[in-house]
Amino acid sequence: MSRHTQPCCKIGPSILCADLSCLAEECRKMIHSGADYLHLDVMDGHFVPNLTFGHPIVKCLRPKMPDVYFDMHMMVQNPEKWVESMADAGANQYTFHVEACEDIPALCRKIQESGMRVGVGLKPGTPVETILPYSDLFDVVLIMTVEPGFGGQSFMEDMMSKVQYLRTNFPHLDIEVDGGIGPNTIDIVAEAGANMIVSGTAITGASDPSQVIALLRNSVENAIQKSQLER
Ligand SMILES: O=C(CO)[C@@H](O)[C@H](O)COP(=O)(O)O
Ligand SMILES: [Fe+2]
Repeated sequence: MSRHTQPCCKIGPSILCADLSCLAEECRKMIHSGADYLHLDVMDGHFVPNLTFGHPIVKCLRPKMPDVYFDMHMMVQNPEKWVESMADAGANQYTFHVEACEDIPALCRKIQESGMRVGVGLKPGTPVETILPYSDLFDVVLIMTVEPGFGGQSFMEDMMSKVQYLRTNFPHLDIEVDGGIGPNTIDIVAEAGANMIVSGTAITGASDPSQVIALLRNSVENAIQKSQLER
């Protein structure tokens, strides 16, 4: 994935609610079901009231799937602390939350210098204007459509104004959405202009994940095609 090219549809399952005792198997299942990348949720028990895993797990996972794109969703305080470890573990994208960061441009540069794509995440209460001064420094904006911390929550439709604003003003930006996205909500995020779709329970809890991934992709690709025709 290159910086600010025409965005295409990418579906990234979150494995947060999968069976983490067989993580590699669950990840492989997602890729074999048609996923474009894996969204790995890192939680530290401080930035969010939940705990998951860190770079040692990512490092173990990497050799088992050398070509898979790992999108690290860093729901942690002091996100600058883990950049080198995550790069060393084999992460491809490092998405930090601006609410947890004191120096956004410095952290963006640090991530880029370590060879990862730069993602900036916004909690539902954080206005999109917060990141506008740094638009040259990031590759992806992650719009949270739930309060970060847990899978299986309800989608917040009022976050779509942020997605619409970004798509209008940054037509070539990768816009990622995360939280409560599945067959019932995908058309709304696709219409708004998101192109990187994180979906957790809707995919990992489905009897046929490939069917759900195909449905999500279909909705986003149709919306992209429609918007191109309208230009
Ligand atoms: O970052 C988070 C939650 O904080 C997400 O990645 C969720 O894990 C997505 O799960 P669903 O809302 O799709 O079930
Ligand atoms: Fe996430």
